[in-house]
Amino acid sequence: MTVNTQPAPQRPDPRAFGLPVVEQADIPAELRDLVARVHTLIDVVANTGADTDTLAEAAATIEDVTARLDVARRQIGTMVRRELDDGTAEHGTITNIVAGDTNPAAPPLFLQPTAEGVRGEVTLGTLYQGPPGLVHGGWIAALLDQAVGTASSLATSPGLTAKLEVDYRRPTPLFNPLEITAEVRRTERRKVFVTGRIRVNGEITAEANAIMVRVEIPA
Ligand SMILES: CCCCCCCC/C=C\CCCCCCCC(=O)SCCNC(=O)CCNC(=O)[C@H](O)C(C)(C)COP(=O)(O)OP(=O)(O)OC[C@H]1O[C@@H](n2cnc3c(N)ncnc32)[C@H](O)[C@@H]1OP(=O)(O)O
Repeated sequence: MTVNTQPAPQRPDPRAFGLPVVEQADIPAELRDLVARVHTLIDVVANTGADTDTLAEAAATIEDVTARLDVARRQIGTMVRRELDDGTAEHGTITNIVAGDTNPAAPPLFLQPTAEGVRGEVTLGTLYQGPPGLVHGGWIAALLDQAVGTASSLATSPGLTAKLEVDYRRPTPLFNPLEITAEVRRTERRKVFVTGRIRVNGEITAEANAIMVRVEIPA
């Protein structure tokens, strides 16, 4: 594996771009609990067969709760700083649809650095269903995009996905632990070539080859 063939530029501080940063440890336990409960709620709503009275009552309750929570919204682009297992740290958007700490729609996928790149595990239910019993192909791409983006960011510096090519090799099942890995293959100026994989029981179900383009940090 060839990484960092050029010196990695300084990790940017999101605050220099006007983005607020929240420490992961400072996210209140009450908010984490709420996010987890709403995640379960979304799943239950998506699958409920409750009677119409119960549905109407639940809708009114949720309308009320929504109004009470819809105060003091966070600035768009708010970042969270996470301490990683190897003692380093990363920044991610706090509502990131794949990994955001406060996003109840996120699975969420938490990735950690490894000797090769990054690795994480997630099990998806029917919220992420495409074909019957299978993960939606767009969500497979989303998981891989997050993995290649994080691997690239940690090995070099943050960037945007310029290209993401996904090979869907086997159906990716719901309700099975998915192992997601990504590793940087090489870098060329601002381009970072990254491979990502999803495995189920050790078998590759999807594989991505991506080009991340590192964001230019103004001097
Ligand atoms: C703000 C700072 C704060 C930092 C905070 C940390 C951030 C978070 C960190 C970590 C989390 C990681 C988790 C995230 C994961 C999810 C990632 C996503 O979903 S990203 C959203 C989807 N992607 C887009 O919306 C991109 C849209 N495209 C663009 O904006 C531009 O096209 C961009 C930036 C990719 C390149 O534009 P140019 O103007 O900067 O640069 P040019 O000169 O065009 O390209 C640079 C090199 O890349 C090649 N290139 C560009 N596009 C290519 C392509 N499609 N295929 C092949 N090569 C391409 C070019 O040929 C050039 O190569 P040559 O160096 O000259 O050899």
